[in-house]
Amino acid sequence: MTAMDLQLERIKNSIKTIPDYPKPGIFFRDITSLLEQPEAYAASIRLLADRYRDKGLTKVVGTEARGFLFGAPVALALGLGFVPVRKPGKLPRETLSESYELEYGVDMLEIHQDAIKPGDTVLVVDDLLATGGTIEATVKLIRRLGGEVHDAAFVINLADLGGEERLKRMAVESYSLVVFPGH
Ligand SMILES: O=P(O)(O)OC[C@H]1O[C@H](OP(=O)(O)OP(=O)(O)O)[C@H](O)[C@@H]1O
Ligand SMILES: Nc1ncnc2[nH]cnc12
Repeated sequence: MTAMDLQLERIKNSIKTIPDYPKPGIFFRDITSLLEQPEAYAASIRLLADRYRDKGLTKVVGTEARGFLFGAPVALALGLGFVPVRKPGKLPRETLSESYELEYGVDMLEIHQDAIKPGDTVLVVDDLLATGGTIEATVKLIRRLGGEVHDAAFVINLADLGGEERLKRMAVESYSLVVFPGH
């Protein structure tokens, strides 16, 4: 086993699974247990930042709320600005909005219009990829502002919920540290 495999195993083992939350049939992959273990949390940030160092990126975008917990530290580790994509009504300047579907609901996301400039090369970070709806809406917001999405990076990919394929259809490469079955 390589040092990286060991770190990935530590990350995977730190994530608790809660059956039937928030609805029957959902296996909730809880990253709060990862956050409580500083070695696992630090390893997740280090592995994501190392992968995207020296790639010509200019911004990191993270989605509310759990995407902030990984996107902002990755941005700092890379020496880049962090741009939050938020739920409606939270951002004070001019915003753009996109609606999207969740594994268990519908919601809307917003970004500050002046946060991404044409020519920006952006890494999108979120804790988890499920159906890909959140990241599709985020990618649309970045592209509407003239930014190029280099990659979308996740701590967790819930395989077989279609997220990876959805991103591929949008011509976005994705990368995840750990994979769990969708259900
Ligand atoms: O790939 P998808 O099917 O879109 O699902 C994944 C998204 O769902 C969760 O966020 P949620 O909207 O529950 O909000 P939170 O981060 O505020 O808990 C998670 O943090 C991802 O952002
Ligand atoms: N199964 C799941 N576990 C944790 N967060 C999620 N977001 C969407 N689906 C999820």
